[in-house]
Amino acid sequence: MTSIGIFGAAGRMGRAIAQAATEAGLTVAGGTDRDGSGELAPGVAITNDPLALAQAADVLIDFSVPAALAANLDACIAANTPILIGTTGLEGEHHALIDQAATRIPVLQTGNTSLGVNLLAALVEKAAASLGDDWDIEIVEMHHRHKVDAPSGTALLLGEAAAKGRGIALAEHSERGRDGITGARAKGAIGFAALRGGSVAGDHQVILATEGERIELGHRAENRTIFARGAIKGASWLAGQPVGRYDMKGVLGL
Ligand SMILES: NC(=O)C1=CN([C@@H]2O[C@H](COP(=O)(O)OP(=O)(O)OC[C@H]3O[C@@H](n4cnc5c(N)ncnc54)[C@H](OP(=O)(O)O)[C@@H]3O)[C@@H](O)[C@H]2O)C=CC1
Ligand SMILES: O=C(O)C1=N[C@H](C(=O)O)C[C@H](O)C1
Repeated sequence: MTSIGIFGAAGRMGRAIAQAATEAGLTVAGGTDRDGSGELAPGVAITNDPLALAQAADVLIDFSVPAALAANLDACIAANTPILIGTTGLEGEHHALIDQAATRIPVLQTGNTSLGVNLLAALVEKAAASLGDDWDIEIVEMHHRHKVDAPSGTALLLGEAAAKGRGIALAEHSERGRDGITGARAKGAIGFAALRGGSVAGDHQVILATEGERIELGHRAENRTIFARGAIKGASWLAGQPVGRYDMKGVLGL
């Protein structure tokens, strides 16, 4: 039976993942948190020792904070344990660390573990590939009031899909946080807008707009269970993969 370890175990997602693992019949080896105290379930300890957890589990799931990523990756490399990373707010330096780790162990990184969002990304890629750059692409997301990063990891994932479809680099064409006299929209830009409020689990909309018509493709998460179940499915799949970097497409057969 696969044994799962959870980095960020006491958080909203950490607890949802522990529950989904138990429902799927998997063992939860334990978890880490910033403080490293308490229990995830009766007899399942939360510590602040990523190496001990990586040694105790068959596969790790990280839904914590970007600042914890380097130590979590080091622990997984030292223990030779695969890791699924769902933490968002990652910068270029974090992706470089993930690329390095993926030369030593299996690593799956994704801004969204749900089937629906990953299918949406495939649809967005297809739409962007089919339409010229006289179609403006805008990505709007809304999340709960506690979310600390923007744009969401999912919005960036969808932006990457749109850029791939269009054959461009997202970093060179993204427009974030318009305010004041911004000037007219740059042709070929991919725009992002982030809303925060209440308890929204995760809403994403990709708008493709041209003169006289627009297409809207979207996804609404009604709760965190879809992310937690997707993380369990992804981690179970990853435990059987060779060294390398993966996303959810292989897991979901997309
Ligand atoms: N990929 C996906 O499908 C999804 C990704 N996410 C992402 O997952 C992440 C977590 O989200 P959520 O659970 O809502 O956030 P929470 O703030 O509820 O949980 C994050 C947890 O990480 C803990 N933490 C902080 N520092 C460390 C550390 N050094 N080691 C281990 N744990 C640490 C925090 O502890 P403390 O509170 O004490 O600081 C907290 O318990 C976010 O980046 C979010 O965007 C969320 C949903 C789906
Ligand atoms: O912080 C969240 O809650 C979520 N984060 C992920 C993101 O940044 O896209 C995934 C999901 O939308 C929920």
